[in-house]
Amino acid sequence: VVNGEDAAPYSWPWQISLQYERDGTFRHTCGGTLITADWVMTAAHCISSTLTYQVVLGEYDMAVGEGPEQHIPVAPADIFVHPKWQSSCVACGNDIALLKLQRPAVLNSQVQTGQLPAADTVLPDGYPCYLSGWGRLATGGALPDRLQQALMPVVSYERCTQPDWWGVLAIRRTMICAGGAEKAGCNGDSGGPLNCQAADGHWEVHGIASFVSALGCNADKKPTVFTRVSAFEDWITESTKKL
Ligand SMILES: CC(C)C[C@H](NC(=O)C(F)(F)F)C(=O)N[N@@+](C)(CC(=O)Nc1ccc(C(C)C)cc1)Cc1ccccc1
Repeated sequence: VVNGEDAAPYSWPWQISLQYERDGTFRHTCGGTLITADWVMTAAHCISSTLTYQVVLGEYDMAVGEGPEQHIPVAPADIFVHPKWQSSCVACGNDIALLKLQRPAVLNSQVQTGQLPAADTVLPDGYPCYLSGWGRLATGGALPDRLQQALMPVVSYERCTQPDWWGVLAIRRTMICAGGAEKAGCNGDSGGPLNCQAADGHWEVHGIASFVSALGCNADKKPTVFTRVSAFEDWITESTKKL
């Protein structure tokens, strides 16, 4: 997260760290959201069929074993990438994947499920949301130890598809743009949640961090682009109920 701040510990208790194994140790690669005790939602582009993954819940400072962490493996057969995802066409959208945990997470004050919005909800321009994640603190910059967050207002489809913004070829109605030239997601935030507070005060996960400009994470008129969760509720429900 570029130009964010340390989140309060465990203030986004549905935030997970997706980690893959290399040389005998697991490394953070993406964020994600716990949506039921045994299902995690992340970005399809985070998944490589050749890697072994685990999900870490109850994480805050990656450099310190603080106690609430739960490390749960994910079997390759339990990873479901959206059938319409094309890694050769990020602009086509469908950057969403579901992972079934090998055992259910223990839910407590540091580990909670995130709520999904009502199907087809589209937030208005300027609606205040927060991105959370352990991605780079600047383009090509360092990775943080502690979970970061940044207030990133929604940018409407009409504004985000302007030719000097992302334009109509990069943005679909199944995406959400949010943030601006100052605050942005960056490598490592992929798959993580865009957290937006409903009128009655509860939080909902409206987006899954998908892409930023290759010219720089926080580039002018290139807000961070998220998969719009409310456009995939049927697939999520059918996938998590079926199994
Ligand atoms: C599959 C990619 C798109 C996922 C990756 N996503 C992220 O970093 C995220 F924002 F989600 F945290 C990304 O944007 N990767 N980049 C490599 C940029 C990238 O690939 N961006 C991009 C943008 C648009 C498109 C399509 C829509 C034209 C494809 C790729 C990050 C980057 C940013 C600045 C400097 C160096 C690297």
